[in-house]
This record gives sequence, structure tokens and C-alpha cells, in this order.
Amino acid sequence: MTRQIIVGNWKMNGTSRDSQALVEALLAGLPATVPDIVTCPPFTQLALLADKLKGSPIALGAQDCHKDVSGAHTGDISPAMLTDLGVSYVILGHSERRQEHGELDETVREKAVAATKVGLTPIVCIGETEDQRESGEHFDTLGWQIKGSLPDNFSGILAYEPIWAIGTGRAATEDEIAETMKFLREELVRQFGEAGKTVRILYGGSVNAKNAASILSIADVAGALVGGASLNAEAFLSIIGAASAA
Ligand SMILES: O=C[C@H](O)COP(=O)(O)O
Repeated sequence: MTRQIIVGNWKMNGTSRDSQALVEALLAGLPATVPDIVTCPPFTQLALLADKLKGSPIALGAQDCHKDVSGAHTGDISPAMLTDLGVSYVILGHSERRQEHGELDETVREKAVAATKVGLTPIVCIGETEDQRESGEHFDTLGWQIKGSLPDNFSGILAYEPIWAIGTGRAATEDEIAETMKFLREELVRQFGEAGKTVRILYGGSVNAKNAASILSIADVAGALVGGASLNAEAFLSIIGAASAA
């Protein structure tokens, strides 16, 4: 059984005080056996949390990065700046960035290449809209997103997040997730050969303390990308506990 990975994406939430309190509660409540755990606060909290999490089982992730190492990109953060702070993972191509910032597959791929070069593990997000699922275009969409967003020799993590399940409280059903995981694995192997067999695939979209155990037990689900529930220590610890037991 592959070790599971639980990633908390705090999105645009958290003052210094909130972040410290949340991380302290997480560290105090961790079970003896833990899965891989990553917490992705806003950029503004990374330095503070790098210090707090040093030597702990919780790794630090960022929610995005630029594709260049440095240069005239006002307001952006480079992958090297993240490793400089002790960050190990970076979420790329989240649907909120694709939708709100018009981020394209090609940009996501370039960011994944740049992140990998400096030693970050990219967590590349893909997912279909509700319309695409209802009209039966979801697998085509996911296939194109894999082709466009993942670089050759991709060695990161793929996160499947149906857009209609994000923040809605309506997670995909176990059957939908199982069927999609099977498709994604086949597609990864079709596009990347042997290397496609080892990419870890996460599910994201309304994962919570109640549904985590059943979602994490679905074949080929290697963990979860958690939004809302990662802001609540008790809920996130329950999900971590479910991953330890999976
Ligand atoms: O990155 C996390 C996802 O967008 C899921 O968010 P959610 O757990 O609030 O649905």
C-alpha cells in the first residue's frame, strides 16, 4: 500500500495569529503514525510556519509559483524563493487560479518544470466543470489537461478535483471517484508509459472528517487535497487519522 498524503490548502485564509494557532493544534494532536502531511498557507505565512514546522512531520507547501527563477514579474514568487524558505511542495493549476487568473495548461506545465528544477514537488490540479461531466465530456477534458499540464518525465503528484465538488459540500460519489481514478491511471500510463504507473493521484473536493475514510479507501486514491476542512484542526486531524488507517 502506497503511503497516503494529506495536503491542506488554506487558500486565502489566515492571519499570523490564526496560522500559529492552527499549526500548534495540529502538532499537538498528531497521531503516532502519520501519513505524509503538507500544509499550504498563503505566501505571507510561509516564513513563520517554516520556523514552527521545522523538524515536525508536517511539510510546507505553497499555493502557486512563477515559471521563472527571477525577473521583472511584479507580485510574483519564484520557485527558488520557496525552497529558500524551506518549502517542499507547490500546488499548481488549481481551478481557482485557472478560473480567476486565466491560467492555461501550458503555463501550469512550465511552472511544474521550473518547480521540479529547484527540488519542489509539484501538485498539479485538474478537474472538470459540472457541465462537462453532465455532457459526458469529463474524461476528454481530464485527458487534455493531463497532456497539457504535466511535463515529460513528470515526477510530482496529480490532484483530481472536480470543480463542482470544490467548496460545495457535495463530494463526488465513491463510484464517480473510482471510475475517474481508473481513467486517470490508464491515461497516465498511455501518455507516460511506465512512469505513469508511479504518479500519486489525490482526490480533492469537499473532503471532510466524515467522508475521508471512505474516499481514501478507494483504489488508487493516494490521498486528499483538502480546502475548507484543513482550516479546522479537529477536522484536519480526523482526515489525517483516516489516512493513517487507510
Ligand atoms: O484545494 C482544495 C480544494 O479546492 C478543495 O476545497 P474544499 O475541500 O474546500 O472543497
